[in-house]
Amino acid sequence: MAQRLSDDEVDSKLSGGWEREGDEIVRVYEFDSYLDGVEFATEVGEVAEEEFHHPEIIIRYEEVEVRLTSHEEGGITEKDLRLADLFDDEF
Ligand SMILES: C[C@H](O)[C@H](O)[C@H]1CNC2=NC(N)=NC(=O)C2=N1
Repeated sequence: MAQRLSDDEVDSKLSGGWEREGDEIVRVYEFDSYLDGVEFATEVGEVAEEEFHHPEIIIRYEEVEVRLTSHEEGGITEKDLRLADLFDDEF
């Protein structure tokens, strides 16, 4: 079971573009079109399902906001950081 990370641990390990907001990590990805964002959100969803660790995804015009936390651990774990990197690989 992944352990909840401290705020300092998260802040030191976060990949570029990601920020910590309380018990979540968040990144806003920007796109040239709405449908490019929709396609990316689908790819994120497929990775999440493969990893069985699911983000909150908000699709807006030309941007997609992705939020991750480990609900069971009540905060941010290595699983969230790993998924963030996997999502970045789809971008
Ligand atoms: C039972 C529990 O819902 C599952 O183990 C998974 C499903 N997807 C999940 N996704 C996220 N982000 N956090 C979880 O704790 C989580 N738990």
